[in-house]
Amino acid sequence: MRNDRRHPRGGRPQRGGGQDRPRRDEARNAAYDLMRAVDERDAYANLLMPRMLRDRGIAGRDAALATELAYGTLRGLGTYDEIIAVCSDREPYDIDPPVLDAIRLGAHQLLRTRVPAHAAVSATVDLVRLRVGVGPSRFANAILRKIAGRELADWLPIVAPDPAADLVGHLAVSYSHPRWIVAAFLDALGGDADQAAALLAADNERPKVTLVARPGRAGVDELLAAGATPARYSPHAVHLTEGDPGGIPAVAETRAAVQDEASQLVAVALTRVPVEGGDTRWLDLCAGPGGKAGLLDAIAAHGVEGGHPGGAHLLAADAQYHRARLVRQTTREAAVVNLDGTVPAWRPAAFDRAMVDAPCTGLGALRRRPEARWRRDPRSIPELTKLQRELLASAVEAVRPGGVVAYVTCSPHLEETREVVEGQSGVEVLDAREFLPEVGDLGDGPYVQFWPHLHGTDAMFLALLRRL
Ligand SMILES: C[S@@+](CC[C@H](N)C(=O)[O-])C[C@H]1O[C@@H](n2cnc3c(N)ncnc32)[C@H](O)[C@@H]1O
Repeated sequence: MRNDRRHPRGGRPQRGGGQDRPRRDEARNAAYDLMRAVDERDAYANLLMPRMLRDRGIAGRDAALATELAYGTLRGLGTYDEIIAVCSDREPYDIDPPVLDAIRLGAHQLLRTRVPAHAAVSATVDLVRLRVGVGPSRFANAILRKIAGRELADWLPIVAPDPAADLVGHLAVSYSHPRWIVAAFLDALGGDADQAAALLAADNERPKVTLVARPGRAGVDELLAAGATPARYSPHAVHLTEGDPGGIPAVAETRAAVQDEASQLVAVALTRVPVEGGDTRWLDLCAGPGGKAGLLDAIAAHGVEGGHPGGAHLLAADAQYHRARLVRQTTREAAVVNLDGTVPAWRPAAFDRAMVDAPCTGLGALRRRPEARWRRDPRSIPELTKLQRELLASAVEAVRPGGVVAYVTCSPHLEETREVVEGQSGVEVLDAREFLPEVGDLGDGPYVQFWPHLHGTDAMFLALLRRL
């Protein structure tokens, strides 16, 4: 790794080297290497970590510890950096990044785990000595000892702004999120600080693994028999509390899949809206990698008990070739095309129902990727909202009068949600809550906004529009 090249160990014997090292250090080294890969190579933590653990033969409790340390540190580093700044004569951005990452890892152990303070400090100092050098290890030692002097609850009033003076700053530091994301969440929650705090706290938890049983292909009962537990809302959902989803035959055979419950419900809601006349031609305009298309395709083909009778056919489109290919793997009956949905290849009014699951900031799924919140950029919003408007307009034109469009984002940001929908002409906005009667706490309507802290789902937005 670049870190090793920048700080060559020059053949110096490693203290306690190789096999004598306590097993826990394997976990810390893996967590540290993951953080460096995220920083240096823009690695995705949730993709790299399983591979790294497998390659190094780290399993069981060590694997769980490595994952918890790395993911927890990546999530919490906004808070930890504020504390490090108070304990250091340098600002975090002036600290050599490999040293800073190790100190963050130590801070996480001290402030949010049950690792005894002396072990957290000495293991981190050893890590810095071995991986960076003796001088930096002394620097890390001095900072970590100061951090260890207080509990997190005692640090927060010192480092977080007074909420009365700066609510956004207070929440941003206390719950380790960028300020602009906190501001966007507060706006979407009508300024409710308690709700925002609960949402930010939920973002810091790992989400449950949720599976979808694709109707006509797998049943919830089959998944329950394979060890899953019932989910809360979706008639097609179960939770998997342990084990590899790929080990379940229905998942391996793409009859079932990993899919958040809100992702299932927005697709289900689209299929529940009554339409007069023909109802056989469905469109998914932004289908890749195919989560919602997989469910829509199954409902279109087989129907669901008490819901849509089936007998419809899905056309699934995506602008990216490789994502369109993934849609082909998740669907059975659908036609899949690789095209730009803003330049449609069909005549107007060709469809009865359309799904627009638009590209967005993904602020509703931050809990899924520990580093995601630090990578998102508010400067992407104008370009995204322009594309969202174009895709929604294209979908509205694609359905016939009386047909229905679902506009969906995995973001609660008002510019990506309400403001896009409210700019669309030629439609009646339906009260989307009516089509999800099994779900509570959906707000004042007419839109549906799911929340991690209320529903245990991603913060997915749904608008249902009938073409006039
Ligand atoms: C939020 S993702 C869709 C997720 C998908 N519906 C699912 O449930 O798995 C947005 C998708 O829109 C696609 N996309 C972006 N611009 C597009 C365009 N102009 N036309 C069609 N698809 C587009 C992206 O490639 C991406 O796959």
